[in-house]
Amino acid sequence: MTVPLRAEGVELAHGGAPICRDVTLELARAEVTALVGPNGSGKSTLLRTLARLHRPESGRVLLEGADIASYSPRGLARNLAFLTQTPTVPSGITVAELAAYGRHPHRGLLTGRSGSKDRDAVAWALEATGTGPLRDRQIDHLSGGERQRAWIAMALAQRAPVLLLDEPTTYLDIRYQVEVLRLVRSLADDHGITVAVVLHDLNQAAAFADTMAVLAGGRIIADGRPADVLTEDVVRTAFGIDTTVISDPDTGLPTCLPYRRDGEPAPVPGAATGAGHAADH
Ligand SMILES: Nc1ncnc2c1ncn2[C@@H]1O[C@H](COP(=O)(O)OP(=O)(O)OP(=O)(O)O)[C@@H](O)[C@H]1O
Repeated sequence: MTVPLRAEGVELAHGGAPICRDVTLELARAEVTALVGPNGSGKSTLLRTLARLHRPESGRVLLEGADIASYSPRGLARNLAFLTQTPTVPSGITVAELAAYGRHPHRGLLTGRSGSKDRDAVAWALEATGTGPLRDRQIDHLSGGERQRAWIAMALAQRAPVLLLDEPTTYLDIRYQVEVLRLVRSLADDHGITVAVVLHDLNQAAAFADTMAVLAGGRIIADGRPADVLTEDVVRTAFGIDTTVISDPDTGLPTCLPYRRDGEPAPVPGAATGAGHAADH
């Protein structure tokens, strides 16, 4: 079966300065792939490369098996939607109007008019993102979480089977982060969309993604199911800190415990902490 999106031996640079090399990454169909890694490791550049917004030095990106360079702009937009990290908020436009922007690649070349397919796609995008009740609200009057969902509605209205999201949870409080991540999960589970998402929170990535890819030191150092990827070794190699990674007893998902004031890894909850411990009871 063809992989929806695949970077193959990609080498990335900005202005001649190398960022990463020999990156091979596959997005599995109707799954969520989280791209994580330290600041400046190249996550956004890689995501932009997958969206054909950055040209690799070498290697190639295949969209449904065809070189992404061979797609027309409209053909690309019908197959792949990309939401940048901090989209600029156009002043005065409503949620429904923003979502309708996502229909541009589908409009008639000559008339540019919207038809019933466009209206259906916008209605579906509002429904899928839970932004229907907000449809007539102005974007710049929304909360961060509502606004992020409205942007995702715009990307969804494009009706592209592949969606790339660059840090969609940035600046959101924990409730809205969870709201957006649940939405991302449902896009894959309920709508069959293939999603790649850049995230900073390793535990959120492990909880919501099917696959985690860790970009660090100019290459992908780990790529696979969260339980295999989110390990103390990988976190140490990628971020240079010692942590404790435990397995959630209910879900089996890994959780990284990074915080301790003295710099020591956090103790495993419930585990004996030393010889003197038992004598305390
Ligand atoms: N337009 C640009 N011109 C020159 N250098 C750039 C440009 N964009 C990014 N870089 C550099 O490329 C490297 C990778 O940047 P990128 O934004 O891809 O990393 P990132 O992993 O997404 O970072 P962060 O987690 O901080 O968002 C960084 O060193 C950055 O300074």
